[in-house]
Amino acid sequence: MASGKFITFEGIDGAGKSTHIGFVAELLRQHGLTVVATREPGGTALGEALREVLLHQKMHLETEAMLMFAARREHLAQVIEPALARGDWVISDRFSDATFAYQGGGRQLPLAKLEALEQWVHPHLQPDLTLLFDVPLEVARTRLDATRTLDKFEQEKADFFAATRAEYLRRAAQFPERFQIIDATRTIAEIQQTLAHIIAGLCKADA
Ligand SMILES: Nc1ncnc2c1ncn2[C@@H]1O[C@H](COP(=O)(O)OP(=O)(O)OP(=O)(O)O)[C@@H](O)[C@H]1O
Ligand SMILES: Cc1cn([C@H]2C[C@H](O)[C@@H](COP(=O)(O)O)O2)c(=O)[nH]c1=O
Repeated sequence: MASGKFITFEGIDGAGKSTHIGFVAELLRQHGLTVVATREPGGTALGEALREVLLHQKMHLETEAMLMFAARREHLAQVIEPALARGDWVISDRFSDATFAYQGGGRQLPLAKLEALEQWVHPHLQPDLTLLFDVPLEVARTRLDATRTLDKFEQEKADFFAATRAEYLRRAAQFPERFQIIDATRTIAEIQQTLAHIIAGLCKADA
């Protein structure tokens, strides 16, 4: 049986990535694929408990980075790896690129420490496709302010998000074989057209 593919959605808070998870899941199902849609931090009972803590409690930066990877270890063991082994496709709202962007870029934790954790937690697995929803900070901020009570990360200042976005873009340049940058300033319909094109290409390459 062919093993499934692993697609991740990334971007600064408010870029609009979560809006498109259901759309991409449905596109994949239309191609006859079984899809597991999940998120980080989260995706398991333990991961969701860690998410509550991570999104609402202050903590040492290294504690934050290690808890992100601890939640990820459980997520991989319980959800992602079994699904891929069954031949299902996994789409995750964030994965390790978020730790590099937020804890590495935004909070300036040395990237070598994150690379060590990544080597420990998933030495042999990387996403097949990472969709990076990219928008200027002001656009993301306006979208967030319009809709919700802000969590610990969403309350960070512009400098934090500028550094987070810059690290995402740096990683996209470093790993061009798996990153696709989506101009997320466009309308939802325009973005969905682009996503449909990318997913059709991926399914065709897999056939
Ligand atoms: N292309 C778009 N144009 C206008 N508004 C959008 C667009 N995409 C998403 N939105 C709106 O912006 C808000 C944030 O979107 P969404 O929750 O998808 O962002 P996100 O990147 O997943 O944020 P977070 O990571 O903080 O959850 C929502 O109210 C959503 O309806
Ligand atoms: C996986 C991961 C996430 N974060 C941050 C990024 C967001 O602010 C929240 C998750 O909330 P979302 O609305 O579901 O996007 O957590 C992080 O800092 N580091 C990570 O590794």
